[in-house]
Amino acid sequence: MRCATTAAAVSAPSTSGRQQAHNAAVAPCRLRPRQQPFLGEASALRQGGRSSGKRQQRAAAVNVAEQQQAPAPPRKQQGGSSKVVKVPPERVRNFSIIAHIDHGKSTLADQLLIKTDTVENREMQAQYLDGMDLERERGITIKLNTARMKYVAKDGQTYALNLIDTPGHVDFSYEVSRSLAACEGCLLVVDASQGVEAQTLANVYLALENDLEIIPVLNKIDLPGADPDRVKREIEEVIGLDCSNAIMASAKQGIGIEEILEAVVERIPPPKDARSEPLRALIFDSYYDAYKGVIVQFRVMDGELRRGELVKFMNTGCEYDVTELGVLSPKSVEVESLYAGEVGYLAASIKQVADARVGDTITLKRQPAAEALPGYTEAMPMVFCGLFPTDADQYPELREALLKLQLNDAALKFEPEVSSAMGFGFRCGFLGLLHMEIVQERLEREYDLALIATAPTVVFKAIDTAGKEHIVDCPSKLPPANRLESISEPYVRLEIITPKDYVGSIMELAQQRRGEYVDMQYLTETRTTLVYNMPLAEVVTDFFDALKSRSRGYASMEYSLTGYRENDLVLLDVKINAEMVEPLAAIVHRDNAYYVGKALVKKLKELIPRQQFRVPIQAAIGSRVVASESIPALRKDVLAKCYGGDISRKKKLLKKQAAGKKRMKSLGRVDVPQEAFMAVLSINQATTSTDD
Ligand SMILES: Nc1nc2c(ncn2[C@@H]2O[C@H](COP(=O)(O)OP(=O)(O)OP(=O)(O)O)[C@@H](O)[C@H]2O)c(=O)[nH]1
Repeated sequence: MRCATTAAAVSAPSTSGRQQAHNAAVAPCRLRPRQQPFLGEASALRQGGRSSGKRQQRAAAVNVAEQQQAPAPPRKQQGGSSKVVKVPPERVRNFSIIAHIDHGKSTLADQLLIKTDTVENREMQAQYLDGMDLERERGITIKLNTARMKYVAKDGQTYALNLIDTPGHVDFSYEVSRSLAACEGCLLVVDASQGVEAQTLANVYLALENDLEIIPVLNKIDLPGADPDRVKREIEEVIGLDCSNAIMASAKQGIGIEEILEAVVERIPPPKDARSEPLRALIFDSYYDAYKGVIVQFRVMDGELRRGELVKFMNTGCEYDVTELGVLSPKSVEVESLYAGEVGYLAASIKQVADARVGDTITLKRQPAAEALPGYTEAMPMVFCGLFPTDADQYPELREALLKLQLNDAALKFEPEVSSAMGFGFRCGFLGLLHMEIVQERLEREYDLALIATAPTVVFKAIDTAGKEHIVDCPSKLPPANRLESISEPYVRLEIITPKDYVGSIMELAQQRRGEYVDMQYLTETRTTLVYNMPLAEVVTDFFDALKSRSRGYASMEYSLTGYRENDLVLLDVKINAEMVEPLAAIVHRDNAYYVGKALVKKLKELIPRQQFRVPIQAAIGSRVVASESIPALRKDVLAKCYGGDISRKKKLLKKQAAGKKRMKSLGRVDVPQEAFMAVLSINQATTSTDD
């Protein structure tokens, strides 16, 4: 039997739903146990999590009448000591830490902060820079984080080191590429027990594109399984990077930290001294602060910026007085000026979130630069889904929240969407399923919204009989069957790195997922790279999960879009109680439509609560029903077993029932729970394991 394949995976914000969506994330992401909730809770209070957000809003100093106030991301802590040291450009070093996920970037960043006395010991906690609650709970870095450190090197000179810690997961690679553009060098951290993985390669390519000096660091040498010599050879053979002066380190035990700092000073070039040129500063990140408006993080490329200056954002043309200028060390510390080569932030009572976009160039009004900097290539969303507020009145709040979140997440795209079943919402584009899940969770936590996410889908291209091309980022945008000529789907080049023992099993999986074999090469004696061309829709569902289970967690993968290809794809509609449920529709390959339909209706039968009447569920291609099930009518009520019982117990039962219904969306006469939107994901898993 072929495995079920579908263009649409589905998500819902329930706990199990999130977990499944996470499991289906498209690249390596091993979850670690939850960290101590210390900073999470503290920062929720400080920055206004769900409950304190409103309080902050009332206290907001900036008048943003037309906009909803929202808490700033937790990592931007206020205050801080006056540790910022002014040094000439030749003693500034800007560098990033890049690595495959979990190879120890954030732990190494912690050690650098400790060694340079940037963070006091009593304040220190694991993964210090991952200040966002979500990052701490999941143990992964989601956002780039910056920290300026003062370091007195062995040559007796004081240096200003600007560190940018980056995420490792492929869904957040846009953060990495922006970070690298602000640096002259990077530390390439490789786990000495695991070696080169898929994101190690991807990040090295990004660093090379940006012409960065790369310092290889072999981390986790304390582990019994560490084999630094083998990993060095691997880096040299696979990446072609000279490892004769690679640094042996254990971020956990603080080994090799001084050597790393010395290497940063010695090997990474200083920024070019362009202080005398007109100001050009590139915005690489920004966020919304309830008190100060938009806070912009930038790297000064040319010239000098002083507090109180009138600046102009070259792309939007907006002008603002700089009210606050500072650096993150990693707490915000105000400074009088920043010059070429330095990284910092500014506040200017910017009320409109659209005024200061990532990639824009800041210049001075009195002495403007002739040309803006090239900025960044736009992030291209891979996965789309509809986000709808459960309470229709929250639509304007959702719009404001998305605008503000977009400020802090430049890869997020959205446009309004109206659905007959779900009402008013937004069609949002993400870099992958993990990204989608994080955005949904941030919207719910940071902006106090309750949302429903519809089935995620990739972007198809359809040609109608008149020859017109339609971009289909939602199955409902497909032209009617009688006017449809063809459908094309996006393909990716998928590279898998795996120990050679699992090659057979992984090849089988790739074939089940419509993958076309391209190449296989031995990286070393024991490890292999496999290359496939595969439909993106197959990769973004649960492929990574299946890959991990077949390789016992040892394989890693990376993919890049290669183009579109016409395939025999069909629209699979779902009818519940004779009503078409648009958000459950999916575009699937014809060969798999029967299996997907059958498994989907079976799953929906399990998930949709029984009603007072019989509910038929059908999956159909056009008018042809490919699978059907029915939910028998409800016979018992929740109070039945409580006959003669205490009134408070009955109330409790009714309350429980009401709570269960709260997050359901009414579709016709049947309530469809959010879990139902996850159904297609679990179908892939179920059918794959049947195949196994
Ligand atoms: N034994 C050992 N464990 C380490 C070392 N460095 C990091 N770790 C552990 O490896 C895990 C991942 O570390 P992180 O620093 O969060 O890894 P990361 O690369 O920042 O992860 P992402 O930001 O999610 O990409 C944590 O459990 C660390 O405690 C080390 O030198 N030795």
